[in-house]
Amino acid sequence: MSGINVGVLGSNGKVGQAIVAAVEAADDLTYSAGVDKDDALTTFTDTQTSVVVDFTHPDVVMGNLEFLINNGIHAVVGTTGFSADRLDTVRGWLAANPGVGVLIAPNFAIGAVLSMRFAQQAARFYESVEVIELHHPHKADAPSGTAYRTAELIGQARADAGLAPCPDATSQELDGARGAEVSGVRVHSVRLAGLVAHQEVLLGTQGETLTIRHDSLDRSSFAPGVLLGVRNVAAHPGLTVGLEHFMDL
Ligand SMILES: NC(=O)C1=CN([C@@H]2O[C@H](COP(=O)(O)OP(=O)(O)OC[C@H]3O[C@@H](n4cnc5c(N)ncnc54)[C@H](OP(=O)(O)O)[C@@H]3O)[C@@H](O)[C@H]2O)C=CC1
Ligand SMILES: O=C(O)C1=N[C@H](C(=O)O)C[C@H](O)C1
Repeated sequence: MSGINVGVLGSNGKVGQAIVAAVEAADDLTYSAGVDKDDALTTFTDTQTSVVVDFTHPDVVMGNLEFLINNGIHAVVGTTGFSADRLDTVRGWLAANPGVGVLIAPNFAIGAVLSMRFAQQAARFYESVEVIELHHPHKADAPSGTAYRTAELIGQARADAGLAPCPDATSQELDGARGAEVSGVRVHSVRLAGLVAHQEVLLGTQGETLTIRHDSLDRSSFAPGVLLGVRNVAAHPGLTVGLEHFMDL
C-alpha cells in the first residue's frame, strides 16, 4: 500500500462504486475509506485520508465540503447543484484554509469536457442553438449540471460575439414544451430507463446544422477524469471549477 490516501463519499452509489474500483486498481493510490449515508465523516481524519472524492447528492454535498476543507482534506467533487452562491461559500471556507484544494466539475468524462469546449467554440458561428440532455430516470436534478454549464458557456460565447437571441416565433405553448432557458439557451431534459448520461448540442444556421453529441455508456467513463483530479488537486490550492483546467486544453 503506497501513494495518496484517497477516500470516497457516496462509496455505495452508482458512480461511487466505479470510483472505488478505479482507486483500488491504481498503483499510485491507496483506497483509505469509503463513507456513505449515515457513516461518520471523521472516518476520513481517522484514516489520514488526503483526498476525498464526493459523488453523493446536492442536498448533502455542502456539509461534506465544509467538513473536508476545515480538516485540511482536498476534495474532488462530481456531485451537482453548485450555484454561484454555493461556489462563493466554498471559496469562503477555502480562504480560511489556504492550503486546501477543491476541484468541482459538472462532468468528469473526458469526451464531455471536450464537447463542452467544442460547443463553446462553435457557438458564435450559428444563429440557433439548443441543448438536449438525456439521463437515467434515477437522476435527482434537471437539467443536468453538464447541460447547465454547457448552456452558460454557449450563452457567454454568443454574447461576446454580439449575436441576437435565437430566432423563435412560438406564440402558443404548452408549459415546458420549449424546455428551460439557461443563459438564453433552451435546455431539454429526457429521463429514460436504459440510459446512463448523454448530451446533444444542436446548432443551426442557413442550410446546415451541426450536432455535438457525447455518450457516457458506462459509469467507468467518469473514472479517468476523477483520478486526474485526485492526482493534481493538492497542487492547486483554492477552488477550481471544471476538469478542463487540469487537461491543458
Ligand atoms: N460530475 C460528474 O462527472 C458526474 C456527476 N454525477 C453526480 O454525482 C451525484 C451522484 O450520482 P449517482 O452516483 O448516480 O447517485 P447515487 O444515488 O447512485 O449515489 C449517491 C450515493 O451517496 C449516498 N449518500 C447520500 N447522502 C449521503 C451522505 N450524507 N454522505 C455520504 N453518502 C451519502 C447515497 O446513499 P442512499 O442511496 O442511501 O441515499 C448513495 O449511495 C449526482 O449529483 C450526479 O448528478 C454523476 C455522474 C457523473
Ligand atoms: O446524474 C448523473 O448521472 C450525471 N450527472 C452529471 C450532470 O448532472 O451533468 C454528469 C453526468 O451527466 C451524469
